[in-house]
Amino acid sequence: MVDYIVVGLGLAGISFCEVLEENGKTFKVITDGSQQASQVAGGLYNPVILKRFTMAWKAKMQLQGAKPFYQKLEQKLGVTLDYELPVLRKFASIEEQNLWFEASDRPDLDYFLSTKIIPNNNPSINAPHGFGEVKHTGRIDTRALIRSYKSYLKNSGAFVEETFDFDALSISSDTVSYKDIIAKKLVFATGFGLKQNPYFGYLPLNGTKGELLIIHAPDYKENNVIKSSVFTIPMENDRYLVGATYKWQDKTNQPTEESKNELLRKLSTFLQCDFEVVDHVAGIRPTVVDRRPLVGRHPEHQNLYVLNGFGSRGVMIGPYASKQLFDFIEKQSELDPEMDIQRFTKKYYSN
Ligand SMILES: Cc1cc2nc3c(=O)[nH]c(=O)nc-3n(C[C@H](O)[C@H](O)[C@H](O)COP(=O)(O)OP(=O)(O)OC[C@H]3O[C@@H](n4cnc5c(N)ncnc54)[C@H](O)[C@@H]3O)c2cc1C
Repeated sequence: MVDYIVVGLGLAGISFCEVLEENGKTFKVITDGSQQASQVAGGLYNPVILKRFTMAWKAKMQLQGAKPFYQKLEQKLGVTLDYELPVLRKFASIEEQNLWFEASDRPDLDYFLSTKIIPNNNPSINAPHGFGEVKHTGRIDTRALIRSYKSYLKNSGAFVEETFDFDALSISSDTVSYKDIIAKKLVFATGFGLKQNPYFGYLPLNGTKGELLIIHAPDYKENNVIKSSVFTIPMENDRYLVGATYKWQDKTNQPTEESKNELLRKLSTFLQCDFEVVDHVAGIRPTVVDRRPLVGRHPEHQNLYVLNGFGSRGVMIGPYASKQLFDFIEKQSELDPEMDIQRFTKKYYSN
């Protein structure tokens, strides 16, 4: 008998496992490779929406919790995960510079937006109007995180690699059993895989496909994240992530020629040096109709829970939403109503 079964090992599953461990709870994780959002993510943590120069939802508070969360994981797993990198937002015009200055005066944004215009001194970039700098930002190496976390769980005997078989689940009033595992509670953290879930499939998860390129560009020599029509994010060995696309129809994890061309076209508007594409990846972001996470207890089954809907900000939302869910289950705290799935209970009964 364990306290929890956690289904899914992306950013949601990992952050929930961490809260469980911190609180001395036992658990088993069941996961497959059917969804890959966390695996392919750019991993950026940036609280500012750079299209409109506004703060993302509760982002400052989430970031304050996320930083120590990933630092602790680095120590526990013995890997580097957090690469602190400023984001330089390329200005398209003088008007945009002015909008930036206005924004940098607003509460909260003033902590993140530098009031200096950074002139471009990289000959590989075309940016005549310079950049605005976002501070306290960076990148989590999500691929390294998943790889290390998997082997950590394997070593502790808590890892089961398989597609969750709903026919093998039975639910009673105070336990759930799945094959030979008996647990007090079960949390589904399956990203876009939630669509196939007979218990939580009623939730309005849309899914937005994203694709990224990895390029090798030895002459680029850029240590900051550059945000123009696409991001370039520095990695090791002169490689950079370039992304991402947003597509609402295609729900597969297959990279497409169309998105590759779109990314290359956008990249060519500011990158002026030679480069080679060395990889191309795709995944489905678990996006929700009202752009808020999906967290909470099943309307009828008291021991089934969901942790999902992190959209395009899983790195920052994961630690926050996981702690909220744990405190809700174990300490009877109220869930943040904006992410509580109770807002869709009517939908469950009308289905
Ligand atoms: C191209 C791209 C770029 C992104 N860039 C960023 C970024 O820079 N910063 C940021 O914060 N976020 C970014 N995101 C968003 C981020 O990736 C997501 O918010 C986050 O990864 C969602 O995590 P998750 O654990 O909910 O889902 P997932 O990562 O999809 O994980 C779900 C897990 O559940 C497993 N699973 C699903 N169904 C089953 C089943 N039936 N049985 C067993 N296992 C199952 C899956 O295989 C997977 O392991 C990006 C996403 C994409 C696609």
